[in-house]
Amino acid sequence: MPSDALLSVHDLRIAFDGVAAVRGLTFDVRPREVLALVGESGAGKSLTARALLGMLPRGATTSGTIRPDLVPHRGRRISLVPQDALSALSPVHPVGDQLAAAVRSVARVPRKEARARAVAALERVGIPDAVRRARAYPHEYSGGMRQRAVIAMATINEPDIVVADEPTTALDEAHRDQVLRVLAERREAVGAALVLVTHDMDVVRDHADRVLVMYAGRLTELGPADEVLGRPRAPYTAGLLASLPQHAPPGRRLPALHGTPPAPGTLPPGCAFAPRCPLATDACRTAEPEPQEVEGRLVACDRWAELPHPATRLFQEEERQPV
Ligand SMILES: Nc1ncnc2c1ncn2[C@@H]1O[C@H](COP(=O)(O)OP(=O)(O)OP(=O)(O)O)[C@@H](O)[C@H]1O
Repeated sequence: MPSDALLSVHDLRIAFDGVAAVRGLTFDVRPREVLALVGESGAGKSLTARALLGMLPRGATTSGTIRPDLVPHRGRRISLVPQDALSALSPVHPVGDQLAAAVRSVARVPRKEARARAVAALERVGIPDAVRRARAYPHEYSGGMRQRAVIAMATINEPDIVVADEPTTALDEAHRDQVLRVLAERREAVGAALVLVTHDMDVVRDHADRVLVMYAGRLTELGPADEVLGRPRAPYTAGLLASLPQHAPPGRRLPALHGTPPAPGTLPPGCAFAPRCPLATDACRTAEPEPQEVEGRLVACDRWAELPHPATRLFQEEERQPV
């Protein structure tokens, strides 16, 4: 593992009933970075994120290594901000009590002191009237407030790594930016790395240092976010970017990545993306490409040098015909 890695994942595989959902993923998490995991639904992002915390669903079998093992230190050195805040909070205890209990689970501090830290943590994530709110139950909070309380919980013990799994999916648009801002601010304040699962490329652009693009349980591209988004080297990354509205040239249809990813257990031979890839050749349909170093990043595509610039052109559709 690189000497500065907080966590190194090597050849991670996750399967259900012998069907592989994550297929040999290798990456590291570096101090204080924001590493975004992106890809369409079913790519294996959540499973990968949850594997870091030892929180995989029942029935999952795994192989590979994640070093060091932070699972025994969950809540202290590594913590989770889930999609749905309600799943992270107990409905039967006031929010302040839950935060205070989190403090006392790792440090021998008097109740009163833990309580004061809980209130301060709520204040820091912008919960108004925090003393009173600390006595309220999760169902008395709005969705945005609940998610901010979970961010307070995930950062109160100053972990090395926060894993956020689509932290704003359950929120309306108005609260999304606010929650992401609070998450970014808290992460910065406690000096944690953030592993951020998202399908939103705008979130990657605004918040990530590095991005790991996943497809069908594998690494497609991994590198600095501005470089990967600015000039993707894997056709799949280009397809994801091409589907963003801002890439629709005037008078042209929104370029699109057609089709859907294969479900685990129904993978085509060769590269799993080949059936949707305009650059695929017979060789691509025969052997699955391994990640290779390309200009300081990892790219699992043998055809990367054939990508046009801008790469989103690959998915451009013909001029819209008048009907
Ligand atoms: N509990 C489970 N039992 C069986 N298969 C599962 C289970 N959880 C996940 N999978 C399989 O693993 C695949 C990847 O799941 P994962 O939740 O990691 O995807 P994802 O990339 O996070 O997608 P999304 O953006 O929809 O959350 C799923 O498509 C599914 O086939």
